[in-house]
Amino acid sequence: MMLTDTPCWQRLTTLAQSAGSLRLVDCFAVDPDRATRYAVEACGLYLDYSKQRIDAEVLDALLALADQQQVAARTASMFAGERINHTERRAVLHTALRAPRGQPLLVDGQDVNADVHAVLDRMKEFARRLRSAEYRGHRDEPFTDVVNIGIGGSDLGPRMVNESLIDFCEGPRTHYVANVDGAQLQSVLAGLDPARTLFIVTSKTFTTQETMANARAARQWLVAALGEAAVGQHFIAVSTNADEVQRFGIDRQRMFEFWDWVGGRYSVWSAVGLSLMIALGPDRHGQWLAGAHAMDAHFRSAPAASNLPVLLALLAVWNRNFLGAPSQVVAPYAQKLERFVAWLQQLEMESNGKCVHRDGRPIGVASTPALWGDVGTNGQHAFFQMLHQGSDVHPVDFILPLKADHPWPEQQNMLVANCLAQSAALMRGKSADEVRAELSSTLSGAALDAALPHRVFPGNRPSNTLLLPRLDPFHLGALMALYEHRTFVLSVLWDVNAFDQWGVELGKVLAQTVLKAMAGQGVVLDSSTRSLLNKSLTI
Ligand SMILES: O=P(O)(O)OC[C@H]1O[C@](O)(CO)[C@@H](O)[C@@H]1O
Repeated sequence: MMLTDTPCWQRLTTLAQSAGSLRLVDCFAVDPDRATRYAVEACGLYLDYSKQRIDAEVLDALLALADQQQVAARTASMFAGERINHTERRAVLHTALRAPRGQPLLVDGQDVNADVHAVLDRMKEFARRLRSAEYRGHRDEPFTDVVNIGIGGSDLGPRMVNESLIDFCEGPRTHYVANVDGAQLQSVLAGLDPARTLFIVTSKTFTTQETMANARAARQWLVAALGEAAVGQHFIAVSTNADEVQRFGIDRQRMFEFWDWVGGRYSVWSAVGLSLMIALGPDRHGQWLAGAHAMDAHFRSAPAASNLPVLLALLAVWNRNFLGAPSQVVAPYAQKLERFVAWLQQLEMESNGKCVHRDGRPIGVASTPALWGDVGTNGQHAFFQMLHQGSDVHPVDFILPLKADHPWPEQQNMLVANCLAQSAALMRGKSADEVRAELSSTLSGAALDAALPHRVFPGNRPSNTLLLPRLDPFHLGALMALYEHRTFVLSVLWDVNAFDQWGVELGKVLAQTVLKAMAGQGVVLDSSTRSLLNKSLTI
């Protein structure tokens, strides 16, 4: 049966027809408890979803959709280590990476929990030795700088967490190089002393073109300064592919492993987070894992109606599939969360940017929308104009840590006020009557009529607001796990496989073809690509 023909989808389609007339301001006027009725708290995170265009009937129908699509059963399958990534025949167990020691979980007869903690123990010991300068460089100097070389999930997660928790970091400085544009490696290396620099080459496959090219260039830079013998102490690998690591010239003993049941975009919790462990230290790294684990426990056990990830996913489907939202905006009101949206883009769009069901049939409804955004208040002075008065309605997730870690309470008050004001403005809008009353002292007649439409805000634009007590390791861990599970629930509601990414392969193959063409090998290219290549070769 097509998803659109299922009883719950049909019911929601009917409800959406009347949702057009639902005005949020009226909902608040008739229901003084709406703000608390549509709010839920878990792991210290408070979600207010009262500014979504829903009523009790819509919420019931959405919860019925979660039932129909078997969200609870599919969640249990994921946590149990079933091979739910069926196109790659893999289990999906990033949740096991943050489970406390002593909770055995067998996959193919192997206790995943024991494996995870064995690697965590090695990471802790290595971080301790590096931070205490017991582990030193080739010239017996302590390491002052750590460079993580990786891309996609091998970069976005650790970099984002590192920047978000910079106030909690101490010890060696950490740097991240992802782009194959050599300008990035160049600018990172420019400030570094080879004798005090450790490289962590992070790649699940250890075959990713960009990462390997950057790793080779970094190796040359190091060898030029310290000689070939220095590579052993100055290069560490994080990977699932021990053979390729060895082929690159990094001894297996200097490799931190993870497993094929960890997807790249979910891998920050594994040894991929080694740079974080070094920056944060094992204790704070442990608090961050604990925050994620707390959210895992909430997600597994809370009823759908009070389950944060389930609610976020249901609201996203309502906005996308029934109210026609073309995109999802995320606006963290915290400068340190500047990279949160980039991390979330890979998580959501690489996971759910699919157009076929798990069984290969076309899904026949819109799947994940473009997800974008920027930190507040910066976004207010850039793209918020469109959110308020543009022709499309883009739902917004506002994320606001309440306690500041800087000494300027006035600025924090302004940040909070702006965040709350934006969601209120999107909801309320500004009517023609209000604009008329405002302008009538300065304008009248035709001039007033001409000015009026430009100043009206349609309002009724939906948003969620997520409050965190503070941007600290525990709450960041919980926030990230919340969005990971939101992504998973969305995949269950749309019945797509969130854990493969075949859509990235074709471009990788064609890049190799173009490289061959650049090297003068006879390969067939379409005429546009050929002529662009010819142009680029003349520079
Ligand atoms: O860790 P690897 O194997 O270098 O892959 C990096 C990234 O490339 C992708 O496979 C997409 O190209 C991502 O899923 C992954 O996070």
